[in-house]
Formats: sequence, structure tokens, C-alpha cells
Amino acid sequence: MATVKFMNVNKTFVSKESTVQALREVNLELKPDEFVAIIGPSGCGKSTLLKIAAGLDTSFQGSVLIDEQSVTKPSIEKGFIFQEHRLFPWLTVEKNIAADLSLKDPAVRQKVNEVIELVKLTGFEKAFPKQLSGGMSQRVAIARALMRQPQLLLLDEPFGALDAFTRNHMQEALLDIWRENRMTMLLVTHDIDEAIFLADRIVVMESKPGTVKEIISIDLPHPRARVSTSFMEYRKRVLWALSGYEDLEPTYSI
Ligand SMILES: Nc1ncnc2c1ncn2[C@@H]1O[C@H](COP(=O)(O)OP(=O)(O)OP(=O)(O)O)[C@@H](O)[C@H]1O
Repeated sequence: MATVKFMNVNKTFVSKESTVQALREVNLELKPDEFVAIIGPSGCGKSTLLKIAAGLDTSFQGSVLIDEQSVTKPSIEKGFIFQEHRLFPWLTVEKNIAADLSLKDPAVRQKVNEVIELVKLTGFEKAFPKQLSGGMSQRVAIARALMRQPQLLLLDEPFGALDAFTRNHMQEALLDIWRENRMTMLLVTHDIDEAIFLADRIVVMESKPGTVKEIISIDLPHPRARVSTSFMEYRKRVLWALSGYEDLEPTYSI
């Protein structure tokens, strides 16, 4: 579990052709153990913010503190899950999870077994990525991140490429993992229902330049029923925050 603080974060991309202010004065604080979702239109700086938190992008103004330490580079306390699973096709599930650690080490072997069980892939240890479904591959990617026992998990549209059924299933799996492992979670998503289903707070961003428009606390106990009246009320609130138009047709995904 980690505290995360974005303080006056500004980010501008400068190239010969253009200058784009991707983030302007972003201030955001995550409590340890908190699940925060970021939602907003394409280009509002969601991925940029996540990359900065991960230490993958260090050329920005302002500061980002994780457990009061400035983020200057990637580290094992921070796990990163991308939309595409980025598994090595030539390695088995267990070798993908172990990555640079040796499975010959009994401690590594035990931890790999534990995380495989956690993401419910027991029996698929020796399978190759091409033998797995999209949801299973994403579980391997999550297991690989959990292997390093991150204090903070950064998820960039992790289920964006999955069908609706698998996506719902993965959201439930992620909630279980979060409850059992107590990590701080920062999730980027385009899916309003996903944000309401998972998050303690939803950060609604707007673009040009990317700024925080509104932060909505979701005061619903888990498990959250997607068809309940209160869930639908939150859906309206998030849509309203995103669009500014109360009578917008709900599409639930932006
Ligand atoms: N490497 C880069 N060079 C120049 N501009 C960039 C670069 N990366 C991002 N941008 C610009 O910065 C802005 C924010 O991009 P970012 O990818 O963070 O948005 P996003 O909210 O994650 O978008 P999406 O929802 O489409 O993934 C966009 O205008 C984008 O074009």
C-alpha cells in the first residue's frame, strides 16, 4: 500500500511540428489501499499521468511522490498493466510470470505458484500465450506484476481489448486481488461502468489541456450491482461530469 501525491503536475510535449500541453496543474492524492479510476475523453492525458506515476516519463513539471519519495524512475514497488498484455510469446505462463527471476529458486517457484493460484490459472503453468484467451493472457500480465509485490498497481485500460463478458469477469477478479493484497490502485478506463464498479473515487478529466474536472466518490459497498438504482445514479453523475449535458444519451463507454 502506498500513498501517491501528484502536486502541480504539468506536462508539455514539444516537437518541431507542435506543442501540446498534455497536463495542466494536476493535483491528486491517493490514500494507501485506495482504488482510484481516471476517466476522460481521448487525449486528456490519462496515460501520460500514469506513465509519470510509473517513473516512465520524468520530464514534467511539478512533483509526484510515492510514500513521500519523489518518483524518478520505474521500480518494483510499482506494477504497470497495459491494455495489451505484452507477454513473451516464446515463454510459458510460469516463465512469463517469473520473467528475470529463476524458477529454480524455490522461493521464486513458490511465489509463482501463489500468484498463478491468485489469478486462477492453475493448470496453465506450461501453456504458451498463443494457447490462452485474451482474459487469461491479461491474468498472466497481472500475475507478473503481483509477483513483484507492488505497493501500487497502475492499470492503463487493462480490459479495453476484452469482450464485455470477459471484461466483467476480470473486473471481479481484480477486485478479489485488490481485497486480498491491499494495494493502492490507479486505473485508467474509458468504461464508466467499470469505473463505478471498481473505484472508491473517480477522477473525471477534460482535455486541451488535460486537467482534473471533478472527483466523484462512489459510496457503494462491494459487490456493486450494475443494475441497482444507486449504480445508475452514479452513471448519470459521471456522464454529466464528462459531458456537462444532463440529458445525454447513456452510452456507458466513451
Ligand atoms: N509522445 C508524445 N509526443 C507528443 N504528443 C504526445 C505524446 N504522447 C501523448 N501526446 C499528446 O498528449 C496528449 C495526452 O495524451 P495521452 O495519451 O496521455 O491521452 P489519453 O487521455 O491517455 O488518451 P487515450 O484515451 O486516447 O488513450 C494528447 O494530445 C496526445 O496527442
